[in-house]
Amino acid sequence: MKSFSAKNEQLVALLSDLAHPACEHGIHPDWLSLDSDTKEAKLTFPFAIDKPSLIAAMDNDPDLSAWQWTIDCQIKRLANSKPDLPMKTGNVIVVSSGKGGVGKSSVSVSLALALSRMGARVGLLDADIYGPSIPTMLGKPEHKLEVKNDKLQPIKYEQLSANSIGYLVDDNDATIWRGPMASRALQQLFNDTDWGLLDYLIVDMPPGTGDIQLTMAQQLPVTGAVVVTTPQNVALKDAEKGASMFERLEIPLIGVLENMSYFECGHCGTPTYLFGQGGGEQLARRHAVKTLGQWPLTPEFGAQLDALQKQTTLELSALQKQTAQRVVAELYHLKQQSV
Ligand SMILES: Nc1ncnc2c1ncn2[C@@H]1O[C@H](COP(=O)(O)OP(=O)(O)OP(=O)(O)O)[C@@H](O)[C@H]1O
Repeated sequence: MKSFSAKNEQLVALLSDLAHPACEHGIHPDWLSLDSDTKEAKLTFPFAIDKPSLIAAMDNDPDLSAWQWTIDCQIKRLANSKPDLPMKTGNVIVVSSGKGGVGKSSVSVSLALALSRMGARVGLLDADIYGPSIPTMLGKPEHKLEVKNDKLQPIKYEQLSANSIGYLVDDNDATIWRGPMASRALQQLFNDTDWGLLDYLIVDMPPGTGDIQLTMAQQLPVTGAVVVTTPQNVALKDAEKGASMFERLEIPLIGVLENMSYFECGHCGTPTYLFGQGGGEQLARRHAVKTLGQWPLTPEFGAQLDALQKQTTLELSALQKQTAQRVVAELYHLKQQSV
């Protein structure tokens, strides 16, 4: 393909202005190549990309839609917190919360699935020793782990590979574990699972900021962390500790995700802010990071995850897909800044 820089600049500017989470930090000119004669253009992102929503955004712009677009990605392996470890599991994103019950596991499943449906190779590691809920959420609560060629075989949901600490031990045993036991189990899941080649590994961490969480976060080669909170003061106070923990560990905080932000009336669509408003945004501002999304309290979403074994497909909302897009775009941008 030929490349014409004058056109490039104009298209880069138009693309950078698009209202799409992949474009929030602008488009790098190197991502674009085009052929002015045939009006063909190719855009290659260094992170997973939600093509349908990007094409829909481009279709609204007459100058962009005059071109015939190919959208692609070559997902970049970004530096992690342990430069001495091989990066066989791709970019490791830990999902953490200061307190339990705020929807951390639901967020982990949604992010992993959204990225996997974008075409990325994604693993989901359930490290929540206090309540491993991913087996239930993916509809495989009674599964027995298989070992092939000395490797634990992950369970599959669509193209997503997942493994859970819940498959290694009985829930009741794990809750009385101390730090070293928990991190040994985490190491085993991380190292001995047959993940194959991954672009992203999403890790559902145990809630809290104690010894166990700290040790676990230190053991993994983490690329970035997402902190999940609800808007209540009690949750925000604990989320604050979570954000500070990652800062102390020098693990980049990708942003804050506020879950159960509001309840939307099923009849008129009016949002009701049941637990206060703006807390997640304030937390994000205090730590100079993005608010990755504000997800409503949606009974259907909770019900889907609680009873997935009876369903065939987990439906993700546009908001959830946007958040997943923002997470990977933001992670890439953060890492570029720190180089
Ligand atoms: N936005 C939402 N709307 C409706 N229900 C939700 C939402 N987010 C989570 N839930 C439901 O809330 C419950 C707790 O969610 P989840 O298990 O994801 O939280 P958690 O923070 O991982 O909890 P734990 O710390 O106990 O593991 C689940 O039943 C889940 O289906």
